[in-house]
Amino acid sequence: MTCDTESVWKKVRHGTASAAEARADEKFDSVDRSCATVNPTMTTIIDGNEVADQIQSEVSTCVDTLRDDGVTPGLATVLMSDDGASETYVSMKQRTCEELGIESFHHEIDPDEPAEVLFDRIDELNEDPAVHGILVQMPVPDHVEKRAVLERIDPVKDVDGFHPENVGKLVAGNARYKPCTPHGVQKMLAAYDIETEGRDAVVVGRSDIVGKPMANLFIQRDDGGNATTTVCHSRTDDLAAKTREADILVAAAGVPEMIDGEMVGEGATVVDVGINRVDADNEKGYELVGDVDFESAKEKASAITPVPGGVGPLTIAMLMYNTVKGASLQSGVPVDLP
Ligand SMILES: Nc1nc(=O)c2c([nH]1)NC[C@@H]1CN(c3ccc(C(=O)N[C@@H](CCC(=O)O)C(=O)O)cc3)C=[N+]21
Repeated sequence: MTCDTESVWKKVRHGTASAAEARADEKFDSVDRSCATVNPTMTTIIDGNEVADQIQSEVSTCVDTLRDDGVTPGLATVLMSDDGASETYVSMKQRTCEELGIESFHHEIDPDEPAEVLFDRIDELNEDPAVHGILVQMPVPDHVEKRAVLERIDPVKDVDGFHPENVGKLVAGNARYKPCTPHGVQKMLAAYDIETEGRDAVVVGRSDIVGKPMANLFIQRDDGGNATTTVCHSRTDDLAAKTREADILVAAAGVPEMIDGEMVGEGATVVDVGINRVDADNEKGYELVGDVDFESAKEKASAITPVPGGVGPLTIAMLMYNTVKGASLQSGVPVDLP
């Protein structure tokens, strides 16, 4: 077996190999000189729980700072759904609040109630000085207009960052609240020293809550940004040709295991935002799978996030971060958020 690291670098210098290929190769080279073949065991499995714990401990310090000044950060969650997954996620958010000393106020509204009931509740929470952040768990019932819900929340308390004022500020490069999931992805890449600047980022999915803000963060002139960014979606021709070019591939289409190893370039970082419950023969009756076929993608990737234990925990950590930021903005007590 011969080692072809030198030849890959030559190709990079001549513009015929991507930087990701070279980086992957360099990594193999640093461990094993006989690196002609890809060693799948070299893939870094990104630990979302560990990154989330780190962020939460920093957020917790900020909570202490606020409390020393007489301010207890408060997050209101509103659930208007009977969906089991939504209930699980809301209770996880409440539990994390408790761990960090953030007060949580939970509100449930019967999904058969008219939209006005939800709007009235949002109005009350907008007025409540103990509430610094308001999260209305999505999805809301069909008879409730999602857009109207997002616009009803006071933008200063909109810790999801979904209100058009906050979307505008984000796009303008002056974010108030970065949306939790894409912000979490940035934190995760930073924690693993995965550079975005100058690299090709490909986002699959154009949702308002993940795809669009993720792409916006990737193109900002900022840490975690400066990436050359492509947004793909259900109408994209030859999706695999696009995804294979990615140095950083973010799968956020909401389609179980749609991104397989064939669609991943050698040495890419693969970030799986999908959280899909699929039927399974276990006591829960379901299992969680991402938008990425983990086993085949892992063979190609230099780093990959699992589901569960990947992006999900970061979403919650960044919600706590935004709630503390909200408490600071609304009280005028400064905090030192990471
Ligand atoms: N207004 C609003 N804001 C949201 O942020 C929001 C929302 N609506 N609606 C639903 C989605 C979904 N979401 C998740 C957050 C954490 C995990 C998470 O931590 N998952 C764990 C596993 C959880 C399990 O075991 O079921 C993991 O991936 O390791 C999952 C999903 C936030 N969402």
